[in-house]
Amino acid sequence: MSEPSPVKSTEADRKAAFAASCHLLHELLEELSNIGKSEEGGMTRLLYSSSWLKAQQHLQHVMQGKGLVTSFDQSGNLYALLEGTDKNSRHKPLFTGSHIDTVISGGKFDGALGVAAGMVALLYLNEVYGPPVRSLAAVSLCEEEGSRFPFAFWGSRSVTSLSDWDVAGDLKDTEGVSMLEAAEICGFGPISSYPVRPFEPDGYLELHIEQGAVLERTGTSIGIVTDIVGQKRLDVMITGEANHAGTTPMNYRKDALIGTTEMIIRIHELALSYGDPLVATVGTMELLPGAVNVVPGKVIFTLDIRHTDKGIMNRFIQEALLIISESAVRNQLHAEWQEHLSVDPVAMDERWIERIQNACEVLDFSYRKMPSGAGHDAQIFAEVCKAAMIFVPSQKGLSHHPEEFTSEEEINRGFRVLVEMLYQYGYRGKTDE
Ligand SMILES: NC(=O)NC(NC(N)=O)C(=O)[O-]
Ligand SMILES: [Zn+2]
Ligand SMILES: [Zn+2]
Repeated sequence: MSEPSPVKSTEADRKAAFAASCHLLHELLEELSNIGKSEEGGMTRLLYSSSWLKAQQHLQHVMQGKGLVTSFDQSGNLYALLEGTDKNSRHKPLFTGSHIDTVISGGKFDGALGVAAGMVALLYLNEVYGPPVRSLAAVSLCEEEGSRFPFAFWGSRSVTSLSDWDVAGDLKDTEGVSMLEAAEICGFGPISSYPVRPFEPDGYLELHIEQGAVLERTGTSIGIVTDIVGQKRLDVMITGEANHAGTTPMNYRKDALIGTTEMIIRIHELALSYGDPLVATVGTMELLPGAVNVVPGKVIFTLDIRHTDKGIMNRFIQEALLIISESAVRNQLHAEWQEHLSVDPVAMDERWIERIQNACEVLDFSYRKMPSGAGHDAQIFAEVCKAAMIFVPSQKGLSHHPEEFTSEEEINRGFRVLVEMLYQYGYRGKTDE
């Protein structure tokens, strides 16, 4: 396949266009950071909330205004398509993007960076080189975090046909609103006129902040993700007996919190004994009835467990559940649990890893290959197509935090690598065969 002749043919033209694209990228990130600003700092854009919808509509408006063809699917994933001259690739573009939802009081870059960078990259390529040979689609995935409904990766799972409304529609948020109801309020869902999925991914490429401190501490600009950890999330419910805090002597009690505390300490020690990269976190806890003068009768907590090796992760979970059962019996409590997320560890595509590495070398950007301890949409796509990720440094390793920060220079480097990868795929007709 011959290389198309550039629309902007001089190096100086291309440089100027790239600088303008970086400017647009930072502008878009700034605009997104003003959508869903929370009082506690940072931003909150939970799936199918008004701020979430506003962000998706804003992106659609900007991309349409700049000439990209946009569309939504039933789940609320937004696509901006740069159609290739090869007709066969029109329904099977290479996807690039990330997620538009955030955690509560999240930062400016988690998800938003990959979404904005993907869209601006397509605009840049179109301006400089004209239409590609193979189609490219920037995607703003509706949900990754699982912060409103107990169903992380809904956006990527629905695009890849790994899930659907029958599985996810009835799940409820903490207010009792179902995912289907919430989607319909925003104009999505199976009764909307949007397609289930307009495209199938030929591959998936995601630019994301590292969310850890390795790149910063090692003075490295680009992280090339090799593997993404597997993850399990459980809700654990411990039941004892609520009773009067003044009239129930200590040894008459069935205090659900005391047994829970013992479990958590023992699970923490077990995690330490496994060593890196095993991590186990109790991130939320609810005490019921929750009053100063009542012995806690019930405790509900979440457990998040991750490892790059599925076998080790599963062994740890079995041991953790044994601890929960034993501690419950010893403390005269009843224990129940429910798993609400289970994703396997996955490897990123080796050929893409190699190409990203080559691009870093040519561009003279420092890089390192590294696993991701955070979950990403790329791990869902990896189940159906080739997937790869490019990381940029996170200042102080902070993420899921209002002070999440990456400098413009570091973002521009990541964006440069992303653009190069999309160019190689779309314009040079490089194939994996
Ligand atoms: N990149 C992320 O912050 N991902 C988070 N969300 C999911 N769904 O994994 C996480 O690691 O908990
Ligand atoms: Zn996140
Ligand atoms: Zn993210």
